[in-house]
Amino acid sequence: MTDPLLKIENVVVDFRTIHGTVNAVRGLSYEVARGETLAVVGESGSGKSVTARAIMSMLAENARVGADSRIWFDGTDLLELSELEMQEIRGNRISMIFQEPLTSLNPIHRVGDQVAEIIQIHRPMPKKQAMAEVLKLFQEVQLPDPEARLSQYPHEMSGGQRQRVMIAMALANKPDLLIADEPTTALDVTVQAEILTLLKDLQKSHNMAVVLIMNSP
Ligand SMILES: Nc1ncnc2c1ncn2[C@@H]1O[C@H](COP(=O)(O)OP(=O)(O)OP(=O)(O)O)[C@@H](O)[C@H]1O
Repeated sequence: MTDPLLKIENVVVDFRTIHGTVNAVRGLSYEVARGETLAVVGESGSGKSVTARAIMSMLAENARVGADSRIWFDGTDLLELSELEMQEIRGNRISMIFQEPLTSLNPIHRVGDQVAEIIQIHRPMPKKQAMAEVLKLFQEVQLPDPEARLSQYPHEMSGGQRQRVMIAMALANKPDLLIADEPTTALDVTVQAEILTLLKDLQKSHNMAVVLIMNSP
């Protein structure tokens, strides 16, 4: 058996609030191998998103991760890394997409520029070259009329199209792991099915591991 790409062990996350301590995650463990999908299904409030944010080291200031918790990614415990070291991994080797793409996209910048910027942060290159990569990504995520989309703003697109832009952004640096946190919750049912099919196809073509977080009905 090959080693898992991601293995979380005994993840505990508490939040300190003015009303006391909130025990959001209590000893969660799971693992996912390269190229595999793991579906994490649970009720609203059960700690699915908090766990994903713990993996990405994107927890709120008032969060505390348990001293015995471990988040192994490709053999490294991410909880041991500095913020600078995490920046090398976040958006590069591990990407995340969220349920509401509108809140993740900057409303005042063209979507093409936003995806190009993500590429350039991790792989410095001229803007023109980055935009050519963005166009390829927009084609890959099957955005209709991809060339014209480059210069559009988020509000000029439908919810499903915006989620495709977020997926393009997440794929931009060819991550080993994609965490999709309820990626279809904010979308119409038919669009939900299209996005899930797209994620499945991309997972195969990129040989990515995917953690798919879904709410249980
Ligand atoms: N910054 C915070 N301060 C205090 N409590 C928080 C904070 N962030 C999250 N929580 C709490 O942690 C718990 C788990 O939240 P989380 O968002 O992970 O649930 P979830 O399973 O992803 O739910 P949903 O499916 O509704 O997104 C909730 O009770 C939430 O209120």
